[in-house]
Amino acid sequence: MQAANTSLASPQPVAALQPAKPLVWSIAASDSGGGAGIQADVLTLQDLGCHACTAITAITAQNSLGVQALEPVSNKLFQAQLDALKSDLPARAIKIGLLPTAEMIWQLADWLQQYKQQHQALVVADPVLGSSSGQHWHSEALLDAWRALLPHIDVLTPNLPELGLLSGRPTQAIDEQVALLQALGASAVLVKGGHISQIRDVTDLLYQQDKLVALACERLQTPHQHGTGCTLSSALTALLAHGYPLEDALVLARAYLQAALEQGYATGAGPGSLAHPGWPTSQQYLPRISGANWPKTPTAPFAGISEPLGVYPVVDSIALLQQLLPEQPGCIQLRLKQGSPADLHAQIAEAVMLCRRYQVRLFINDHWQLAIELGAYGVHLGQEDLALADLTAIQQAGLRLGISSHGPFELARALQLRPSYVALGHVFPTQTKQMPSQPQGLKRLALSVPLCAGTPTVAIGGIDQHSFAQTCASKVHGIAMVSAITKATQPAQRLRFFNKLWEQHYAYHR
Ligand SMILES: Cc1ncc(COP(=O)(O)OP(=O)(O)O)c(N)n1
Ligand SMILES: Cc1nc(C(=O)O)sc1CCOP(=O)(O)O
Repeated sequence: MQAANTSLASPQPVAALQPAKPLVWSIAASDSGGGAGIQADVLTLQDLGCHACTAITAITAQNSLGVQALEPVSNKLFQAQLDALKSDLPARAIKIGLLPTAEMIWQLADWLQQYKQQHQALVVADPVLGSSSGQHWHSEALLDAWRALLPHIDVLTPNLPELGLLSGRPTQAIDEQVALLQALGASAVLVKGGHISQIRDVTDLLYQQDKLVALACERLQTPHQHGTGCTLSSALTALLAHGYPLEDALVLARAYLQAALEQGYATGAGPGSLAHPGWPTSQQYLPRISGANWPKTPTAPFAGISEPLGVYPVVDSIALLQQLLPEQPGCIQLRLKQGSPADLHAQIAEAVMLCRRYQVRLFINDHWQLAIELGAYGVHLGQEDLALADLTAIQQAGLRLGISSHGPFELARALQLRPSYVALGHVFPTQTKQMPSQPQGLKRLALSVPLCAGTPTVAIGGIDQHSFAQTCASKVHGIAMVSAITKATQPAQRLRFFNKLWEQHYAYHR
């Protein structure tokens, strides 16, 4: 007999399709009040462009005033949810929240161990051991089970009380408690600072192996904070699922949380819920970052740049500078990677003299002392160069400062220093330099530009005649190029071509 409906008889092989959005699972409990748990996770994951799948661990009866009841789902139903997702909707990243029983945590540890052998998925776990309204649901058995889960977790996000419970040493220093969890197999640990209420800022501490960075945001005086931990951890999971490296994902997640808190709203008679404010686009929400080897911000901003930087050739010789200056680039950079002190002095002195003659703004890469001494227009420094430079001397000499960045974390750090411009790189793969990071692509470039509002931006890395127009469309203030100009058979002619393109596109995209 013939099948009546052929599409039903032979379904498409779904696994062969690439999902349009990253699939992210939330393994957490339902909050009937809609402010935390699975409900906060789904709203956050969707707000940040992911498809949210869920495995519900427990159902709570709660409202804005507190939790009235909590009942775990059966281990069988929990398993069935995980297996259903695994067979058809594999996760790019997984967020774990409230796990109500020790037995369920052991079950999840076994399940995750197998899952991670077959699939690449990052796991973020927010160890919910109590509610903001005062209830707690932890026992020694449950804490032991959480400790056994640690090796399967890529990022653990405890607040201070949760860290104390998990470490079992709440009176020890935070570093020591984190070390205890790392000895049990935890990888990255984000210790959230929200519970230290007497301090003006909320400072979160990210521990990765031997590296510690602190991210501080202003403490917002809002009662509407129900679901803060769930929102931060699910935002972090969403951004990891989009492929951002951990520090970048955290900076964006923290900015998301800050906006979510600022726009929080009342629901019932108790603390209200967080908003879901969309992709972070505003500099005001970015955290202030500190850590080893990071310079202090000079007391005043660096000198500003009024005219757009435009087409920005980066050259390594006076000969190229001489060829290009008659074409009047928006600015130019001399990037000398070798030479004796006398040689560098002579070349930079000549570059300053030539650029003055042609009235082109000259940036000097790395050699900031010579740039000050010889009166260049500005200096360009990479992030690792900043700790070695005297930023106050550059600022007080009136030189402009451009800083490299390669993602939201470096961008937030660079913006803290109030530079004259930030470089956003590398947009495309480049042959000119070995890059430790991945190319950002046009989409991330376009998402970074609004975060810099008020600070000019320069795109760099792999930009050529094929990608120039699309790069302009991201509304950057300048486009830096090395090989597309310097390796052209006629560099001056190629620059003339880019200058014309810039004029067309810059006028169009403003
Ligand atoms: C405009 C612009 N952007 C980025 C860089 C790279 O500078 P840096 O990170 O210091 O790396 P090196 O140039 O030293 O390899 C740049 N030079 N110009
Ligand atoms: C020097 C440099 N810095 C980069 C950064 O991303 O910081 S990319 C880069 C090389 C740019 O060369 P090209 O235009 O030939 O790709």
